[in-house]
Amino acid sequence: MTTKELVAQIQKKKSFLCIGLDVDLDKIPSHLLKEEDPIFAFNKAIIDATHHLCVSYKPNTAFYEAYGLKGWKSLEKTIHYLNENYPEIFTIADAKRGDIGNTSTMYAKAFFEDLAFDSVTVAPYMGKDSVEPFLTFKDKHTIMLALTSNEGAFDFQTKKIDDNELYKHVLETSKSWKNSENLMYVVGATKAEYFTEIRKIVPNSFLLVPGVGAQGGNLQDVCKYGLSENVGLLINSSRGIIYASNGNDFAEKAAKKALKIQQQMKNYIK
Ligand SMILES: O=C(O)c1cc(=O)[nH]c(=O)n1[C@@H]1O[C@H](COP(=O)(O)O)[C@@H](O)[C@H]1O
Repeated sequence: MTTKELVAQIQKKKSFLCIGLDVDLDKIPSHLLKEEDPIFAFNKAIIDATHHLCVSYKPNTAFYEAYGLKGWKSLEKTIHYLNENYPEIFTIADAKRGDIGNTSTMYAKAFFEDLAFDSVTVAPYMGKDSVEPFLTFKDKHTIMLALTSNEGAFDFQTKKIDDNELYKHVLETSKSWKNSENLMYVVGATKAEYFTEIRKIVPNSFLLVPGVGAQGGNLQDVCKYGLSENVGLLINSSRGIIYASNGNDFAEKAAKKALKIQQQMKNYIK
């Protein structure tokens, strides 16, 4: 998917919500456990109930890998279901990959070609040659960690090197990489006070912003400092939406939560 198509979808739906499909069998309604593929059954119901309120879904691969081959099958079924039924949706494989060049190419093939996701999350720690292989894929997007939502972000990311914080070096340096127009960045919603500085370095890039809901991040603050000319934000919530209820009404309750967020978002879209 092109960035232009993503922006058009945001304008049409008046939403920049990304719903995280982080499925935990201990948290889903017990009646689904009788299904042949409980994870897919859960995802399908959530997607069918919420697709008109969001522009993106982000399965975090850890929640699938934890169930072995069966979990990977559920991930495959989920992405195929999205691509076949809701092709306008921007799909994110939250896998946080990145390795030496030839290995990164294989990761990119796994998520962009085999599974046909629109984007994948990567870690920047191994530098340019670990990320550039992802950037060579046309109309695919690489979402690189910049300033993460967790407490550990202060261990390295905000530490200064040559007078500038490490996350600023990550943003600045990555702009010179080949095909850098295919980069987006992760910035945690819990770090709203940093958005002004981040926008000085990447004024128009899309930012994936997790941490609203369960981690306590605030939508208003993120929008106040993080919006760009093209909206430029994908705000993610996982547990705060998908586990709104663990009864028969789980999908309906998830849609209610998503609607509440979309109603706030629409005020920020011109
Ligand atoms: O890359 C991510 O999506 C990510 C980066 C980050 O800094 N913080 C963060 O929470 N995430 C992911 O975003 C999701 C947040 O989930 P909730 O806290 O349940 O909304 C999880 O899948 C996390 O792995």
